[in-house]
Amino acid sequence: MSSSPSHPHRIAVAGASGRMGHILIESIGQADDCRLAGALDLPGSPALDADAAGFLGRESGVLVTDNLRQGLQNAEFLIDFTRPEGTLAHLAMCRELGVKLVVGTTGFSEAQKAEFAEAAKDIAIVMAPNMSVGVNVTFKLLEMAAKALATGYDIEVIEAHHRHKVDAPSGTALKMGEVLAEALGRDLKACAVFDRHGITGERDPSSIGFTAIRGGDIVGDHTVLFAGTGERIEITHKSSSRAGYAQGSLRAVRFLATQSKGLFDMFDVLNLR
Ligand SMILES: NC(=O)C1=CN([C@@H]2O[C@H](COP(=O)(O)OP(=O)(O)OC[C@H]3O[C@@H](n4cnc5c(N)ncnc54)[C@H](OP(=O)(O)O)[C@@H]3O)[C@@H](O)[C@H]2O)C=CC1
Ligand SMILES: O=C(O)C1=N[C@H](C(=O)O)C[C@H](O)C1
Repeated sequence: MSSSPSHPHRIAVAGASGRMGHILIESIGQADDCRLAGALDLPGSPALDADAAGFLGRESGVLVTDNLRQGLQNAEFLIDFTRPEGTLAHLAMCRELGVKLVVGTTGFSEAQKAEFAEAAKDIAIVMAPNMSVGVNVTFKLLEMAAKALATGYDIEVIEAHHRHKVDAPSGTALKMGEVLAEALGRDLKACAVFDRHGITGERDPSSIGFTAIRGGDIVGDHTVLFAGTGERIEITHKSSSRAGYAQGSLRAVRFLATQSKGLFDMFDVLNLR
């Protein structure tokens, strides 16, 4: 169904008291075509039973719950930025209830990722390690740069995030690695180097290295370095606010409103494929 201010997209948010949960609830409240329809958090969360928009000093009429079925009963969409085990529990309930899903959570294993492809036989899902327009355009720039710099340039992916981030390298850095490896005809699993210490030996020219920095309140910086002889090229994206991730998530909701099932990413949403 197409939305309008009188028939807005009804969206539940998982991880309602998290960093992304808060900016999502704020952004939904500001969007004419969206309405908060549910808010989920973990058992024991201090946010339970409180109004989901209470942290903004206003009322949404939606109480935070740890009961998935109850939290999703009025929702057409769930936006999930939590942890892999939480997202998979939400996925199962969304599949049962026919709720469409936007997944921003990172840190999934390959086996866990396969569960989304299976569920997408029944429901529509957008899953992406980075919802911002800028990062997704950066992926395209990387593809072009990697093809043009295929020989003679060593490739390193460097990312920096806040001290609370639990997974490394970031989902975005890993996706950058996949984009680079595919453009170069390499297998990322075989060429990725995540750790260097001690006597490492000289650099394998076919490797793609990853460095993860954690500190303070850095929202999310990603640089891909192409280091040649006598020159270096750096392609960098920096997020200075989480608002871009939230706006991208709402674009994903609007895209999902036009789909009945299938697994999509932000290239589909942004028409970048
Ligand atoms: N795709 C993208 O564009 C982006 C992705 N992310 C990813 O989103 C995820 C969340 O990031 P962020 O908001 O910073 O994290 P936070 O830790 O701030 O928030 C996570 C939220 O999820 C809840 N939660 C934790 N574990 C579970 C679980 N097992 N089941 C259900 N809920 C759970 C937390 O509850 P409690 O507080 O009670 O523990 C909290 O409300 C990360 O994987 C991050 O990498 C982040 C930004 C952008
Ligand atoms: O945890 C974060 O904060 C972020 N996580 C995502 C990732 O792992 O790539 C996206 C963004 O970098 C912020």
